[in-house]
Amino acid sequence: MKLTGIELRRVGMPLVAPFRTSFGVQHERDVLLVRVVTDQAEGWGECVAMGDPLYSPEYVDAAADVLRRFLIPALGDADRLTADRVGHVLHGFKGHRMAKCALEAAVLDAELRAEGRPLARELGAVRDSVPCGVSVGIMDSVPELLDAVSGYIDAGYVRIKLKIEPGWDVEPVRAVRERFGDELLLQVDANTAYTLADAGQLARLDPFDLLLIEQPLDEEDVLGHAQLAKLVTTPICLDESITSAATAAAAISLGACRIVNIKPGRVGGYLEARRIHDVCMAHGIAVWCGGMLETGIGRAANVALAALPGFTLPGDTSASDRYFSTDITEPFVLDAGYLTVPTGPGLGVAPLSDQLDAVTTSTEWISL
Ligand SMILES: O=C(O)CCC(=O)N[C@@H](C(=O)O)c1ccccc1
Repeated sequence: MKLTGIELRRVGMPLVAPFRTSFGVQHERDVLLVRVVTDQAEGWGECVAMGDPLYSPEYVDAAADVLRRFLIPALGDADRLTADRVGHVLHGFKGHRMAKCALEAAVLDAELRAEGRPLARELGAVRDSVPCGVSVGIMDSVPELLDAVSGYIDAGYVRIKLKIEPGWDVEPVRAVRERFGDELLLQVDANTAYTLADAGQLARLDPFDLLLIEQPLDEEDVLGHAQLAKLVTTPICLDESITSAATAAAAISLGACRIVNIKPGRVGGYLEARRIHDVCMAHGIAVWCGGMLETGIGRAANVALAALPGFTLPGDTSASDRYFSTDITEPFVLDAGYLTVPTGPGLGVAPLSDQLDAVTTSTEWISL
């Protein structure tokens, strides 16, 4: 397969409602899409970097820059490029995992489309559909939260994730438990908002039988999570801390987590995501697929990944309408709490040109 050129396309996708986390409020997604054109097919990848470096050091303008100046030229210089070599070719460039993921995913999509192979099969999927959880932001009041959770349960979501932060943790969790009962699969996500000094407050969540507490401490505080794990009974899940199979193995060995949220963009691509899945399975650590408010392009790839055997917990693989009134692909629609794994070649979906053009804010063609 010979690369002939790559398109960097920015799209502006308004959210159906503001999405508040411990690090800020999202009103829209400024998404960078990568389209790889080869002599045999073309492929798409989605960069999940946010507009600001608040979730991770990456942000979308930096991703576009590093792709344009470093990552894409490096691919252009490579001989006989295949998707499984992209990570190796880009390894010399430090960080920028979300940018690398988008590029590798687009090459992988093109390669699989040319060969007529679905991404799910390439990754080792064992399921035809995946159970879907939903992430619920921080709200202005508990009644507003309960209304939102009620709507998602009515929509069929099989698991509820509540964003928490100091001052919005025990009360909303208690209210959701009391309203919706003990059977509801419920977890929380702090996005690094606490410190080890908050262990007593976090331990007050233990009576609510949560599936997990996600990333309570700073992403670099792996030892702190290992100490916290001795002070609370709710399983610790890591997100921001896990950037590779190596860091996953280290965190597990240190006892810093019992569950891992796998996000391909955070770890540099779907092939590294599969390696993390394999490491976690070997250690008996459950994994689930996180989300970054992806369009149908990233969503399709995440649903394929979530179908691997070690993904034993519902992920943040929500329907398209959780975030967008109109997606740029055929929408992902929940069916009894599940999303169907795409079966077409590559991603199995592609942008719908009218929808894509309607939200495109810029395009840039880079010849190779
Ligand atoms: O369903 C989704 O796609 C979003 C799931 C979610 O809560 N993502 C969180 C997270 O920290 O995992 C996030 C939101 C916005 C930006 C970065 C991360």
